[in-house]
Amino acid sequence: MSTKVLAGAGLRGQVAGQTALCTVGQTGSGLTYCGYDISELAEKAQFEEVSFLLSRGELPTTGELAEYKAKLKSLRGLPQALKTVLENIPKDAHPMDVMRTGCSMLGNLEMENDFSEANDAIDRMVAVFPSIICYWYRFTHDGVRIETQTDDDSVGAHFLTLLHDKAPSELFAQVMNVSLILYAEHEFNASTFTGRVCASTLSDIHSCVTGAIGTLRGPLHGGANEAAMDMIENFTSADQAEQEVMGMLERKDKIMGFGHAIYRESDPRNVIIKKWSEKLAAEVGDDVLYPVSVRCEEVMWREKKLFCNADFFHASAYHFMDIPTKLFTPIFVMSRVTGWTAHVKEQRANNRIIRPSADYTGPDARSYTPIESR
Ligand SMILES: CC(=O)SCCNC(=O)CCNC(=O)[C@H](O)C(C)(C)COP(=O)(O)OP(=O)(O)OC[C@H]1O[C@@H](n2cnc3c(N)ncnc32)[C@H](O)[C@@H]1OP(=O)(O)O
Ligand SMILES: O=C([O-])CC(=O)C(=O)O
Repeated sequence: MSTKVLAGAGLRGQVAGQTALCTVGQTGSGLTYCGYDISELAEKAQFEEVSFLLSRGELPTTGELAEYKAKLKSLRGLPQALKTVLENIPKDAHPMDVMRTGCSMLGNLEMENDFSEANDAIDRMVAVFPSIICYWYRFTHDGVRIETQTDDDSVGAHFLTLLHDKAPSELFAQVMNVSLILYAEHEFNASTFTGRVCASTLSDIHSCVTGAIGTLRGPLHGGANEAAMDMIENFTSADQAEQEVMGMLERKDKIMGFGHAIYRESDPRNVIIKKWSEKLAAEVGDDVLYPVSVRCEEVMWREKKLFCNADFFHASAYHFMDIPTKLFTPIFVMSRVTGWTAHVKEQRANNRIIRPSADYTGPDARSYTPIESR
C-alpha cells in the first residue's frame, strides 16, 4: 500500500495533529486560548492567569492565582552553577543563544526525572527565564551580579525591574502583561511544532524547550520583532519610510513583521499591541517611530495586501520601554514557554512518535565507486 502523499511546501495546510489549546484563524482572523478570545484575555487577564490556564487547563480562582503567583515568585533565584555558565557567555553573544544555553543548563541542574513533575519544571521556567537573561545581560553589560529574587508582582514587572534596576511604571508593567499574553500560545507554529516533535520521542521537557528556543530565534518566526526594529530605526520620517519600503518591495526583499502563514487578512494581536505602542509613544514623546511604523503598515497593505503580524508593533512598543533590541525575542521566549510546555504535555498525553516521510528526489540506485577510481 502506498502511503505517499506529497504535502505542500512548508507543510502548509496539512493537519499534523490535534490540540485543545488554541485556534488560529479558525473564525476569520480569530485567536483563542482554550476557548478564550485573545482580545478579551489581553484586556482583562493577568499573564499569570493565562499561564495557569495553559498549564492547568482552566483559569485560576482568586486563591489559586495567589498561590500560583507566590510559587512563581519563590522560583526566581538562580543556582550558582547556572550563574557561572551565564557569566562565561560573551557580551556579544546573541541573547537568544543565552536563553537556549540557560534553559539547557537548567535542565542539567534540575532534571525532569518523571513526566509527573512537568508542572514544577514549567513553573520554574516561567519564573526564572527573566532572571536568566537579565543576569547575563547586566553582568556582561554593566559588570554587576544582580539579585534576581525580587518582590515584583508579575513576570513582566520582574523582567523590567531586573533590566532597568528599578520598578517599572504602571504603564510599562501593563504593556508587558499584554505582550506576554499575546505571545503565549499559537497552535502548531514552527517552534511549538519543534517542541512537540521532541516530546514525541519521550524526551525531557528542557530538551523540548531548548529546541523550541532555537526555532523561535529565526527572523521568519520570533526573530522578526528584532528584525523589524533593525529596519524601522533607520527611518527618520514617515515619508522616508515609505520610500525605503517601496524600494525594498521593488527589490523583492522580505519586510520583517509582515505576513503570516495562517492568517490571511490580519493578525488579531496586531491591533492590540499597536494600540499600546501608540499609548507608549505619547507617554515617551515619540514623534518618529510610531508614525514611521504606521506608514510602513499603510504602504504594505496598499502595495501588497500584507498586514502586520504580532511582531511589527512589538518592536516600537519594546523600544519605547527602553528595552534593548536584542532582548526583544527573549521576551517572546518568556511568554511562549507557557504554550510550548502545554503542547509538550498534550503530546505526551496521547503520543505517537512524529515521523513523516520524504519524497525522494536523489539519484537512482548506483554502485559504490572505490575512492581511487573517482
Ligand atoms: C510571531 C511570528 O512568528 S509571525 C511571523 C514573523 N515573521 C515575519 O514577520 C517575517 C516576514 N514574513 C514572512 O517571511 C512570511 O510572511 C511568513 C514566514 C510569516 C509566512 O510565510 P508564507 O506562509 O510562505 O507566506 P505566504 O505564502 O503568505 O506568502 C505569499 C507571498 O507574499 C510574500 N511575502 C510574504 N510575507 C512577506 C513579507 N513580509 N515581505 C515581503 N513579501 C512577503 C511571499 O514572498 C510570497 O510571495 P511569492 O508568492 O511571490 O513567493
Ligand atoms: O503561527 C505562526 O506560524 C507564527 C506565529 O504567529 C506565532 O508563533 O505566534
